[in-house]
Amino acid sequence: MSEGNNKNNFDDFNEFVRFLNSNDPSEVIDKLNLINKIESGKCNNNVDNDKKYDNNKNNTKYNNKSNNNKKYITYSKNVFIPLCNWCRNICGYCTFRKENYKLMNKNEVKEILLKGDKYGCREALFTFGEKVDENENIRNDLKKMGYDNILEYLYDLEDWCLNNTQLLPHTNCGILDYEELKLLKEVNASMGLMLENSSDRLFKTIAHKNSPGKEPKKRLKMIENAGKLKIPFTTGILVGIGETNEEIVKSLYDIKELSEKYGHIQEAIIQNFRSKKGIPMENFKEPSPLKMLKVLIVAKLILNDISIQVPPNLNSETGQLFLFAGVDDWGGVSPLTKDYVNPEAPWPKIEELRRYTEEFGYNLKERLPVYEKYINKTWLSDRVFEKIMSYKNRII
Ligand SMILES: O=c1nc2n(C[C@H](O)[C@H](O)[C@H](O)CO)c3cc(O)ccc3cc-2c(=O)[nH]1
Ligand SMILES: C[C@H]1O[C@@H](n2cnc3c(N)ncnc32)[C@H](O)[C@@H]1O
Ligand code: MET
Ligand code: SF4
Repeated sequence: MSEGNNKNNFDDFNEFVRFLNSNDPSEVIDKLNLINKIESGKCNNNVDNDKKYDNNKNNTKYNNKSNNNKKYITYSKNVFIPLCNWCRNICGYCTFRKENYKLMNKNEVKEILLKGDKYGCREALFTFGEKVDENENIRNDLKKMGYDNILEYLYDLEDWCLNNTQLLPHTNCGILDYEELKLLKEVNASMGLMLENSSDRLFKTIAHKNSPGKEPKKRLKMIENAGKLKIPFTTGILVGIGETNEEIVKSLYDIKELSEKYGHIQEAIIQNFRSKKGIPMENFKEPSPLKMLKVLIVAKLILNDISIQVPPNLNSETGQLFLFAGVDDWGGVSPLTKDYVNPEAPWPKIEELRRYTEEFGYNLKERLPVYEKYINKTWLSDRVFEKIMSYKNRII
């Protein structure tokens, strides 16, 4: 690809597919060089960008931009609240979903939040099954607690979280409609939904054929609605679930298009499929390190200003090398709770992550679930904005 951006998207699209299909290592080196050039350019030019978004110049603790020329890799210190592990979908790769479900009660949730507060966590990650209240038993459980549906319950918990702790909610619970997103924006700093992949062909295969909520047009619609509502948003793709290279590139372009239209995509997670015993896809091969590196390179070049997140627990051997491809965020890392989606993959200790990052030559920096450039009243509800402004230790 040429640097001058004088090619149209169609040529770039084909070039990226060809790159992913090729097995010429010199092409990887060429693209890494290109990323390195672009990144060093950004380091010197980022002053104007910083000013553009900086509405509170003293509050620099959670700013993920560099103030010397050394690059920061960010992470968010969080707790994971798996509110309910039933789900209307049955994805071929998932072990989170259980037919014999568990719905967490208020005290269980509050206990984790309070503990997280003591540990200095700043993110409460509410990740759970999609439309769990389609299950009649769960609806009855909710009724007994005084709620008509799961989102009423979720809102109450997130409201409590904001009133009683220093944590900021981030919800990732599958498909929500416009009104539901609008309601949750009041009590969330950011929200998320993995696109997974935008291929209709893939939707009909083992990964998603029993998951109505993984229909690409529904996912794209929700991400678009979040954009209309100005909700800082996290999305991403799952790599290694039977998709073609063309479908990977197409999915990244779909994310780019929505990002360019609404400006709300703060980060894209490039998540590698992890095989587990007993799942329908147990015989699928996990993506190789080289495949991940190449997808990350392509993601970086397509998505340029969007942060690229790689979960360090799913890439404990290789994550450090992925920094070469322009990965700039480790995502949520918890000192307290496990990753309930990938419970066999422990979180690194923050000090380990720091050493890992510094050995590469970069600095590790904590961020909030919402990225610095969205911390203003255009993107946040008044109460979430005020909460962030009240953090005493934002000032260093
Ligand atoms: O611990 C996890 N955190 C996951 N997170 C949390 C994520 O790392 C952070 O919450 C965000 O970076 C916001 O700070 C997700 C968030 C989303 O919005 C969408 C998907 C994921 C996926 C995971 C996941 O599999 N495991
Ligand atoms: C929360 C996110 O976790 C991802 N997810 C679900 N199951 C797996 C797995 N086996 N390996 C990797 N990622 C997975 C999906 O992308 C989901 O959206
Ligand atoms: C627990 S998986 C993450 C949230 C939601 N069930 C989804 O897959 O989109
Ligand atoms: S990945 Fe999410 S949507 Fe799919 S079955 Fe698991 S919980 Fe449900």
